[in-house]
Amino acid sequence: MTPASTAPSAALPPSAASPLPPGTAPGTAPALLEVHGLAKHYGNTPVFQEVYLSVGRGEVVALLGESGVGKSTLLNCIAGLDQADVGTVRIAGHDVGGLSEHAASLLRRTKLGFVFQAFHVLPHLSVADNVALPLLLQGLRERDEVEHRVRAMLEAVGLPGFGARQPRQLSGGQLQRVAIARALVHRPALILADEPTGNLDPATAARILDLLVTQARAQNAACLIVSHAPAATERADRSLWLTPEGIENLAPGDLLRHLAQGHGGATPPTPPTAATPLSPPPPRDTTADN
Ligand SMILES: Nc1ncnc2c1ncn2[C@@H]1O[C@H](COP(=O)(O)OP(=O)(O)OP(=O)(O)O)[C@@H](O)[C@H]1O
Repeated sequence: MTPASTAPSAALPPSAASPLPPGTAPGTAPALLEVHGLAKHYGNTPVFQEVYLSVGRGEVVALLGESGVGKSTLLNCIAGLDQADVGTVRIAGHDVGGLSEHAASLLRRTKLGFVFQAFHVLPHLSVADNVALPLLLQGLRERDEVEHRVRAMLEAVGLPGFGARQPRQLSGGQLQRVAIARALVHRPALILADEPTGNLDPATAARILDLLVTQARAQNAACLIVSHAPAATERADRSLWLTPEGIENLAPGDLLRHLAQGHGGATPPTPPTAATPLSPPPPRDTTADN
């Protein structure tokens, strides 16, 4: 990303002698995702600055932070869907900001998988056709091969035999399984997940996070998950906390402290009292794991 003339000066890179900046993957091999000195304003309003972040192949990193601090904006900047003011994003060695529109789109189609809170499963396509989309966009035309990979992916996410179903026939957890299958079917190098469990009940959310993390590791993909769910930090290799000033490494005790202060957009669980009786459990879809 090229520094804009009106933007603040680029953040100085950490000196070679200094310890690794917070957010950096351990190890000496180049990380799959490298974010270097990223800063973003909307108009005159700064969102974040001095973001250094890296994620290695096969590594799962959880990204947390207060509501409105810029987590989704950061994911969009990483994916090249939004433009940072200064700093660079490298994915598998490619400088995302230096790519043409066409090359950036190709990089997204081949190297990236996205999972969103609202699923974004296309309602007029069958489950199988939704999952096949990334393969078709990559130009895979061999029908048997597409069907084989879609079937294998649906089995991997716990939805064998669901290919002919329509999205309206699925529960929220099942829709997110379809979205995960679609995000992974083309074996992306980097998976970006933005609040993937935000619309799910806690038990389903935990199962979906398990699935996403397990599948990402099975494919040796780098995985960056924005999530307020403590379950995400429990499953991640590292957790990071985004602030307007940059990124901090987050230890488990730090998360509890942030939540206790009311930060992070998540509500710590409240024990039931006489005034807040337990509600009955939601009806469960017994036809398939949700
Ligand atoms: N296109 C835009 N134009 C102007 N301001 C924007 C735009 N998109 C986001 N913002 C602002 O940028 C800030 C960061 O938004 P963002 O959605 O990235 O935060 P977030 O940390 O993901 O929030 P949440 O956890 O609530 O989803 C917010 O103050 C938001 O209002």
